[in-house]
Amino acid sequence: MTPVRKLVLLGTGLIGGSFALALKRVRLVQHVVGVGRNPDNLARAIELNVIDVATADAAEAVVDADLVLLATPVGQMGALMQRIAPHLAPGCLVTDGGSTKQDVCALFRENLPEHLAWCVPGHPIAGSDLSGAAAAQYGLFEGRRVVLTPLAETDPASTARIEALWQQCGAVVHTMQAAQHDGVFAAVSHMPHLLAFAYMNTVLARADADTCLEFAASGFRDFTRIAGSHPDMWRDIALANRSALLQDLKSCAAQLQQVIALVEAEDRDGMTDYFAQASKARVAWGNRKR
Ligand SMILES: NC(=O)c1ccc[n+]([C@@H]2O[C@H](COP(=O)([O-])OP(=O)(O)OC[C@H]3O[C@@H](n4cnc5c(N)ncnc54)[C@H](O)[C@@H]3O)[C@@H](O)[C@H]2O)c1
Ligand SMILES: O=C(O)C(=O)C[C@]1(C(=O)O)C=C[C@@H](O)C=C1
Repeated sequence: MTPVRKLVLLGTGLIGGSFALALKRVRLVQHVVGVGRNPDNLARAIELNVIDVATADAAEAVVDADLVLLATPVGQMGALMQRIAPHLAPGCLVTDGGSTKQDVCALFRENLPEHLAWCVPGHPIAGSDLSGAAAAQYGLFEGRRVVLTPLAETDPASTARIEALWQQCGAVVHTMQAAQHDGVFAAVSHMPHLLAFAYMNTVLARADADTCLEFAASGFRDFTRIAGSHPDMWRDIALANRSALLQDLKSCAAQLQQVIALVEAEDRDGMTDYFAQASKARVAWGNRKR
């Protein structure tokens, strides 16, 4: 497979950095330029060999690039696309790792209308609550899924090239419509993050919050790990996937009302049935994933 000559990361954090490391490991990239706004983060990225060169200037960085990965919070991507548009060589592939896809597809159309044949929107379904270049890991995408949502204008050869690169990072690639993607990930990624933030704030609102946190153990840890995720990233996701997310949050509020009613009524059988349905489905999911 032909290596990438010059990869530019627009956003040098967990996702961009892990993509660069994975391609470096299989010797499929010759030169990695990291673009960012935080000099300490970029210096750390060079130190950790995540990138070879750092700059704050996205436009200068993409000159002569053959692959650009947008890996900032999704709310930053439009301005970055606009900035790089005049400087992209024809044929330079532009992809992204954003967690929402309808908004990013619209941004590609709006900002890179002459370049769409080489634009491949994507989303690696792997990550963590950590952020920044220091959080980048070699094996992050190993055995994980990546969803691509190519545009009608995307050249199938561009999609095939991005798919092959993700496969070389160890990922299993799926293709989906952007609207379906956003619906699915509202339910299984975006909603649980917002619930974790809400739950955490519920505990913090108690007068004895410090004591609660002092005694919190593994149940709390498992439920709240993702509440430590980056607030800017999740604000942008909530705004971008607002309508699907609101639908799911409202269904969840209805479920909570149902739990409240069962507890208020001391409905033993109702509770057992309600909890058993969830427990059975969660155990089956865990077994399938093992
Ligand atoms: N964290 C996850 O679990 C995860 C998983 C899959 C996809 N994603 C998506 O990947 C993208 C990146 O997330 P991450 O976890 O790598 O975040 P991160 O915070 O680790 O990295 C993002 C980097 O972008 C930089 N940045 C922000 N605005 C910028 C701008 N205008 N110009 C240049 N650099 C800028 C930040 O300083 C930071 O270093 C997001 O769109 C997110 O939705 C995240
Ligand atoms: O492991 C985590 O901390 C994650 O939140 C990863 C996770 C997810 O919800 O599964 C978060 C956002 C992404 O867009 C993809 C993956």
